[in-house]
Amino acid sequence: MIVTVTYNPAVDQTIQFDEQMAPDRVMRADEAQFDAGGKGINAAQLLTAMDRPCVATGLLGGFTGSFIRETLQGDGVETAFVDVDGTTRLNTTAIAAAEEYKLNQAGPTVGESVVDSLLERVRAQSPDRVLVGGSLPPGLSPDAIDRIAGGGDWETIVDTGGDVLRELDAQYGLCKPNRTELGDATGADVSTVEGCADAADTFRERGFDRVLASLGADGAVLVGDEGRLYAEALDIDVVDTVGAGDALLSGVLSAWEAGADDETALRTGVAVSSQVVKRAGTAVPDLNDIDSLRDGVTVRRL
Ligand SMILES: Nc1ncnc2c1ncn2[C@@H]1O[C@H](COP(=O)(O)OP(=O)(O)OP(=O)(O)O)[C@@H](O)[C@H]1O
Ligand SMILES: O=P(O)(O)OC[C@@]1(O)O[C@H](CO)[C@@H](O)[C@@H]1O
Repeated sequence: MIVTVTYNPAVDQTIQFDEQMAPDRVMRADEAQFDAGGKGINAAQLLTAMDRPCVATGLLGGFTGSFIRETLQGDGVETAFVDVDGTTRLNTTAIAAAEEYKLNQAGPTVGESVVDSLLERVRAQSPDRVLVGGSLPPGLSPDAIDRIAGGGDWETIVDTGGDVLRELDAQYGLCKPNRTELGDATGADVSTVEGCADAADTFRERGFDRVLASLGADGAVLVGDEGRLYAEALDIDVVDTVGAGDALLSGVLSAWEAGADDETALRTGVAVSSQVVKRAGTAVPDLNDIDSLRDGVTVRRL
């Protein structure tokens, strides 16, 4: 089973406008929605919807924290969160005339003792895999993720970016950078798919058994002991891409949990992510067609 750790959850507010953003005037939204978010939480929702045993953990506080807890419980997601004093952040995606603006808060400041409390929650579940997803709130350093990775005999998967990804120091089963994060972390030229696979290969030497690089509309690359695989994205009408990376990763993990090889896992990831980008926000989309979508994903070896 999988435990997800979200150190910095968020209520995702998605607002849609049918005109371009403009300064110095009131913009009135046509549609608005709130979802329980944060990368590990999104993954837990998707894994639960795909019938994979999963428990969502992380840090929650304030009215936004209560919203997330209630939403997950309503969706049948098992939870084991640690309460914090501050208020969980509210992140906003504004979709205006086909442009996407992502506005993420820093999150509440927390003390390092939360890592011990979280490790306790994780150990209590005896998971096979632990996914640590998203940014760190103020007060925590990359050591908070390394400590989860070194805290038990589970395989740790990490989905974080920026300096945090560069500074991780433990042994990981997988990391999932997007193209920008992969380029920033390696300094490599990631303008081509081959360049991304080369960068993923070098990144593996830093302690990651596999690297899953998400390339937006260009698809995804998975590099590991089974080889260098590239999957094209499906041709779909995109509404917003928030949570696309979490969906790709959830599809891959879901397939691995069912015993699939890397190629099938990559196909599944692309299929799940294509369903998520077709709709606004980060709520779980319709996953009934995943098997047929997966069969339509083109994969080649690089
Ligand atoms: N425009 C698109 N068309 C088709 N598929 C897409 C598109 N954008 C994203 N995807 C799918 O979603 C996957 C993940 O996308 P992306 O690389 O944008 O993730 P990300 O940057 O990690 O996203 P986030 O951080 O918001 O979760 C891609 O590998 C692809 O399968
Ligand atoms: O600020 P972070 O932690 O990097 O990303 C947080 C976030 O943007 O990622 C998810 C989509 O992947 C959203 O649910 C959430 O708001």
